[in-house]
Amino acid sequence: MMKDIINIYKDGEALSEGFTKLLNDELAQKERVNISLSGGTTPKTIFKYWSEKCQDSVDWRRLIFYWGDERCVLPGNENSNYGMTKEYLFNNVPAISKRQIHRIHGEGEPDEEAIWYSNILKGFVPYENEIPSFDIMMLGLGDDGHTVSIFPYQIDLWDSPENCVVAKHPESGMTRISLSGKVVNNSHNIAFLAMGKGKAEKVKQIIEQRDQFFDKYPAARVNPSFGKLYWFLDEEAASLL
Ligand SMILES: O=C1O[C@H](COP(=O)(O)O)[C@@H](O)[C@H](O)[C@H]1O
Repeated sequence: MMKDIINIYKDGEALSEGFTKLLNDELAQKERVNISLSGGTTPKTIFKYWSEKCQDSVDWRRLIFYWGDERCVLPGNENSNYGMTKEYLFNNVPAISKRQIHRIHGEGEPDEEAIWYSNILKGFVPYENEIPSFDIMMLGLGDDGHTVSIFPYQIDLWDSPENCVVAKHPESGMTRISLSGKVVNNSHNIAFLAMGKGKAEKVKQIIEQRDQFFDKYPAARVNPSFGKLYWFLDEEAASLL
């Protein structure tokens, strides 16, 4: 049975420090580390921390960056996950070069882009079990139980045979491109990152009653095929555990 590794921190800075340790542990073991980034509020805190505190304590040149999901907007749009990462991380860490960044083109035609990104994964990310396998998969947890860009009302996309799928946000109708569940679950280290009271109920339901919510929340389907599942939580997000 899967055993979650739960880390609880007093605030965003301590959480960022804890996650950086996981990153550095992977860098200590591997020549290159393929990391899939997420969008959302907690990664923003981590990217800011990396820019301000980790210029010299992480070997940035050995990281290759990908995304778990992207919103179908221009890269300069305020909703772009790539745009957020550029603003909070890439613009501030000169050691990261363009060659290390494989972004999802939110400005592209979504169906074509999903196929194109799947081919990017085929070309650059090592395969295990005939599926791309990331060293680190950063995951956000939406207040509605979504993760990557697979939302509860489209939960069947999680089981797509494709590496990448096209999804839609239930309220805004914004088109998204997302990794599918088989790619998420095929990672070596999967890390849910969540901060704030708004996440507390879903954190509790997913950690303590995952099976009951399997049909309801895509986040409850995160279940590593062979890797480890970490939670990086602040005290508020962990307050109901
Ligand atoms: O829509 C998204 O939201 C989730 C969670 O974001 P948060 O702001 O509620 O923490 C994120 O994982 C995903 O990448 C993003 O596109």
